[in-house]
Amino acid sequence: MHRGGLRPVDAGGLLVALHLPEADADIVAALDHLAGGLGETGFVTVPSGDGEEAGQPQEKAQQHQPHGWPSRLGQPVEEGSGAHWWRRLARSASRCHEARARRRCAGPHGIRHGIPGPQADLRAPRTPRETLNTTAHKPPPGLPTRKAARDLLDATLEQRRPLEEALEGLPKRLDPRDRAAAHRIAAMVLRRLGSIDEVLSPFLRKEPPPPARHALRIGVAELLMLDTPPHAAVATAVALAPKAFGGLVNAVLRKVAAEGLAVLEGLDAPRLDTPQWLWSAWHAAYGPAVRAIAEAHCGPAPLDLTPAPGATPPEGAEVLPTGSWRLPAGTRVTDLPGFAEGGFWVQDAAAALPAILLKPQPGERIADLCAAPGGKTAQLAAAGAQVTAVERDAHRVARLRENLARLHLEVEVVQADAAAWTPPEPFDAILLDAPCTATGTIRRHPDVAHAKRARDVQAAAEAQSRLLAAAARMLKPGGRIVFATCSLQPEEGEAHIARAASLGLEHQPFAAADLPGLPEAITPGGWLRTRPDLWPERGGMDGFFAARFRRAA
Ligand SMILES: C[S@@+](CC[C@H](N)C(=O)[O-])C[C@H]1O[C@@H](n2cnc3c(N)ncnc32)[C@H](O)[C@@H]1O
Repeated sequence: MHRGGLRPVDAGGLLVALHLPEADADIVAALDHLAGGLGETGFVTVPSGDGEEAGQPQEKAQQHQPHGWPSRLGQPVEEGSGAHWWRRLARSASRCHEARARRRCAGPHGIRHGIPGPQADLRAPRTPRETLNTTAHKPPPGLPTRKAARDLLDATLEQRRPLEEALEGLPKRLDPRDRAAAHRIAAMVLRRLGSIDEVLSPFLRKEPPPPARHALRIGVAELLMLDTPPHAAVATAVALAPKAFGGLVNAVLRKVAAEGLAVLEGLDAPRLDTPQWLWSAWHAAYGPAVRAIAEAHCGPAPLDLTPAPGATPPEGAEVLPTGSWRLPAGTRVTDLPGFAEGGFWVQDAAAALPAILLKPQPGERIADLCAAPGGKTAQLAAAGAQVTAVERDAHRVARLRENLARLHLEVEVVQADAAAWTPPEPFDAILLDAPCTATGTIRRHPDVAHAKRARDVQAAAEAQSRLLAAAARMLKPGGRIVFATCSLQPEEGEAHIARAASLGLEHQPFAAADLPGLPEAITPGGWLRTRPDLWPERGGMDGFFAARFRRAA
């Protein structure tokens, strides 16, 4: 019997099996942790007195040994052939276990089979000495990217902050490529969260704390969805996890690497990746099309641009029938020729439609209420209208001004609450792109699916009603309003049509001819309704609602 109550079954070469006299899960967890820190040291733990596993270490170890590792189980422990370091392992495990017990640290998380740690590249190990030399804890390459991705998940899922805001909060020193890669990883986790957690669930007996859960999620996304080489995905996830959970993450992800794809392929991904309340609401509103909507959220959205008048599309851009330019997902807008000169701006193809439907005329006085970052303001100004852009948020006002400056557009910008602001004189027309739950933008902002709750819809609808009432007061008699939201929830769209009459607004239905590039988006009732499953062969579009009203004379 050795210190820590651990008895070696085999310590020859590099594969170590420890036969525990009792099924002490804390020791198992401590060993898992230790193996994470030991780099290329692999081990298998087999508790005795634990049902079928007792007395069958060799069979169990073979079942769980990392691919390509020779099994040395059953051979006698030989001094000088690696025995010294299993003793070290046992002593450290024991110390670790005692310290954990004293501190009452997070307990075990059920995984009993350790595999190579953060420095492992999954090659067969070399000599024992060489193995020990790899314990210098050199962080694996790519760790800053994964740390940033984990911070993004923490911000969005734990603190419920918008992903865009969390991206802005990443350290300024982070390389732009690392930032983009972190964004891509976090967005994939958010997009496929339900599926990822389902893949993980058979391998977890207890809920790990959020930092370990996020490391696992990142690992699964990289292994199964982002084509990261398995050794890099596992090593970085292990290094990312809190130390006490390195072994757990290591073991689980090795399982996922071996079996996860088959599990993933058997899942109903659209259903799992859509929060239940959204699925039910969309099913009530759109019937069986809910599945196509959810499927459209599974992948990243293309980059859509709205051109300045007379601009030429960049190479590789598809010119959409509504006039937007479309480039593949992942295209960096700042790399495109013409960006700095103001030849175009980023705007989803659907987001460009409300301003088109307002039909701005040169010289008309038009208010753009709730204006930042300014996509619709730019459309109105580029059409020659005299635009007043109203935005409440100071930070977003700054962004609006920056964008307008790059596009060389003259606009009056007012920082104010549009629900309370009174213009010096009434407007000819108003575009009200009201704040909403943004459930139409989930393919671009996958955090929205997790940040919003059913109760947010009603609150957003009430705020929209107040803004619509205020907008009606800002109009000349006979003036027109286009009211829009980027929500798929009917409470934030269609429901406003019935209420508008009480505000002195007449609904003026659109005709299909008002939108020759996308007539199918004009409903029989005469309002605009786009959904992510529209234009599937082209890459879809955001979900938008828009309706036109006229102020009674
Ligand atoms: C959907 S975004 C607008 C997008 C913008 N129209 C565009 O096309 O780029 C909503 C904007 O409304 C602003 N906002 C929210 N409530 C507001 C209010 N009461 N008055 C003015 N702006 C408001 C938000 O800060 C946000 O910038």
